[in-house]
Amino acid sequence: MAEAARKQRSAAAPRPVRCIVKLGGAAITNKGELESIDEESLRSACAQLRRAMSDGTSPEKVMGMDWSRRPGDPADPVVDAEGFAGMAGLGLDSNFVVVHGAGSFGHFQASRSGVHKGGLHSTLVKAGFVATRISVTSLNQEIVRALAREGIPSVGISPFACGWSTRQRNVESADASQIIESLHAGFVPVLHGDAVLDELLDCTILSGDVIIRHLAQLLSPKYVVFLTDVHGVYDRPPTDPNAVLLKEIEVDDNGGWSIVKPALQGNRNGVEISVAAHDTTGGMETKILEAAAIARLGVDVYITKVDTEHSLRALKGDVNASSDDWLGTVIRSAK
Ligand SMILES: Nc1ncnc2c1ncn2[C@@H]1O[C@H](COP(=O)(O)OP(=O)(O)OP(=O)(O)O)[C@@H](O)[C@H]1O
Ligand SMILES: C=C(C)CCOP(=O)(O)O
Repeated sequence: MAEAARKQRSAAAPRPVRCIVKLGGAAITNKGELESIDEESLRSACAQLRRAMSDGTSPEKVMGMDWSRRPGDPADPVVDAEGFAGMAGLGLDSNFVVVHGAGSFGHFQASRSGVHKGGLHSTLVKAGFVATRISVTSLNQEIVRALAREGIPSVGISPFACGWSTRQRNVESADASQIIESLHAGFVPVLHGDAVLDELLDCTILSGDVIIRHLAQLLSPKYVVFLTDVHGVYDRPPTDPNAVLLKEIEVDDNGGWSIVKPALQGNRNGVEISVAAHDTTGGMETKILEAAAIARLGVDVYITKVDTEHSLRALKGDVNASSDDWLGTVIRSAK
């Protein structure tokens, strides 16, 4: 592509993004088992994404786009090249951005070496940085392949490799031109939480939740979905049998928030949170803070459980927080 045309396209406002979705590490990996993918949840999330993207003209047959041989496959993959050639289009409104977390990939390497706290002069931190990136980029590859098997034209994009960096853990520089170019070209960018360089700390871990807030500011999606391993935000850790699911949270202009549904005894607004010891990015606490910042932009946020009817509704943007059969948390602006 000619350089001038490329620059012009980067500068032009992209087609409005429909949805930015986080495939939470807790949702698509087995968090207690090192580098283990929850294949069933990942397959379901990809199939639901395809259904949410379908524009009603999708062909019955999914044109798989993962043409690599998998370990243990007896033969080369069969590629239906003629089937592709005869297709008018994919039948998908693929104007989505996918960001995934690390789950049982990355967090272990990062917490073991302290990458999130910085200090690249230490050999352990340097080694941990490399190990963390190997781990999260290999997960990224598997997620891109799972989406490709569903016929979703996905491309992996690594924040570190695109030069994203932080200052005291806040995003400092984040070149989104590759993401915007990819969307223009009809691809679904698939980013991930990553180890990055930090101006003050040398290095740190950039959470997928923080990436999503940054992208929401830049791309103004219609809605944002966080898929995780619990139904949404509870008033206390969901392992507590008395935990209550908070179905609707309103955020005001100053970032203050109030629980709209259900009405809690004593008008309580606090949420108790527990975070796993090896989690380097703050777990549910970070998610709630980032979700509130996104809601302040006027973008509705849905947090719900992967592989449920509720996750499909969220991905389609078809959520009614006041309906009793919705299980999830809606975080929205009070305005
Ligand atoms: N008050 C709370 N409400 C909801 N979940 C909570 C709460 N406190 C703790 N949690 C825990 O938060 C976890 C989900 O947050 P987590 O950050 O692990 O999700 P994720 O985004 O799917 O994973 P990752 O950060 O690896 O990408 C759940 O497993 C849940 O047990
Ligand atoms: C490299 C790591 C550990 C990325 C963490 O991203 P998150 O799971 O979205 O918080």
